[in-house]
Amino acid sequence: MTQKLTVAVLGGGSFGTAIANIIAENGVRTFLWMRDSASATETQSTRENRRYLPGQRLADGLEVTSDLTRAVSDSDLVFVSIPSHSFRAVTRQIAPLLRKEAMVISTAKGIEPEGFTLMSQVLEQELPDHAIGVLSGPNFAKEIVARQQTGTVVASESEALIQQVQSCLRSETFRVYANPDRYGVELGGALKNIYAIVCGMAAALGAGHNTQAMLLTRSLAEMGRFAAAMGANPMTFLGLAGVGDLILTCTSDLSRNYRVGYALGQGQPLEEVIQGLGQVAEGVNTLRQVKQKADELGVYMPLVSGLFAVLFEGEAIADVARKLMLGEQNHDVEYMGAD
Ligand SMILES: NC(=O)c1ccc[n+]([C@@H]2O[C@H](COP(=O)([O-])OP(=O)(O)OC[C@H]3O[C@@H](n4cnc5c(N)ncnc54)[C@H](O)[C@@H]3O)[C@@H](O)[C@H]2O)c1
Ligand SMILES: O=P(O)(O)OC[C@H](O)CO
Repeated sequence: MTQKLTVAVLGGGSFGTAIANIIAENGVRTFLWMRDSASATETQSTRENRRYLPGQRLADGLEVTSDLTRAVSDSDLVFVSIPSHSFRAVTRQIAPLLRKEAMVISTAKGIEPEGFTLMSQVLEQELPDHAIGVLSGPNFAKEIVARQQTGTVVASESEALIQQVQSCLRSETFRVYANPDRYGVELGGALKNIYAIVCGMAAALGAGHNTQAMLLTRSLAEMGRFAAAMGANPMTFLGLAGVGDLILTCTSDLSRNYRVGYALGQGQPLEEVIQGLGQVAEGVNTLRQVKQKADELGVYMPLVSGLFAVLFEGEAIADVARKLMLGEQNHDVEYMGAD
């Protein structure tokens, strides 16, 4: 544990609050920044994030603030836990406030439409003089704060960043593995959200264990194919930030993306489902970006195409499922790279 570090976590949703809490529990000086001052004041005084993590008492040392300058200007490490739709805007706000040596880590699992940009690439563009990294893995915020034993991955080209992140986050219940493949770790975290929607939808339609196992495995094959076409290392997807996170989100209704799929499978319209969720489900936008990129690159992604047809082209789930099963026979092979 590092006593001398100062850390800021930006974004007072479920994940930002969960990781800020671990770091503060480790005795590190920690700020949690929320843009809404009433929520920040309430969370600071009640020691509870009532909207996102109700019932969880936050570490005494955690300072919750809506003052962005106070949160980041003294910080050695800054975690950006803002959904992808607003990630760049917040990154721009902090650029002039950061210490020269500050290192910045994304925890967001989404893709910006312009240029198929992952969030650490946004950091790279907006903060070119800072070391940057990614934190990703099978990590439900709710289970982290409930002290369920959890593993995650920090990925960066900077060894110093990896060590600082490990040292401020590691605890008896939170293990932080290092991986040098930032792009692969980040891509895995974004892609799995699409398949969580598919699996939630299948569950709503009564899918059994055979179907679930097939979907999970074929999802991983698609992810690997896409990774290879994007120049990433598909082997990274065999780790926590790939198959680990895929299993987690495709099998649990703690996942917002899975819940979106489940509600769609029950026949609710997409807009209604998203409005009712009240939290971010990155998979819907990621689906749009990945479908477009797969079409551009000519990557065979039947689950992505099928989900896109259901969500945005008005196809019935049963028709898509039938087509997926009958597929083209020349695709009925199973080895990485060939299928
Ligand atoms: N919840 C999890 O278990 C979990 C785990 C790992 C990663 N993630 C990823 O972390 C990111 C954040 O997820 P979350 O679960 O905390 O989301 P959330 O929906 O719980 O909260 C999002 C937070 O971001 C804030 N926000 C949105 N736009 C903002 C803006 N323009 N300026 C300032 N704040 C803004 C909201 O006010 C809210 O506090 C997502 O990309 C998600 O995929 C979530
Ligand atoms: O609730 P979801 O679907 O955004 O998933 C949360 C995390 O990404 C799980 O690792």
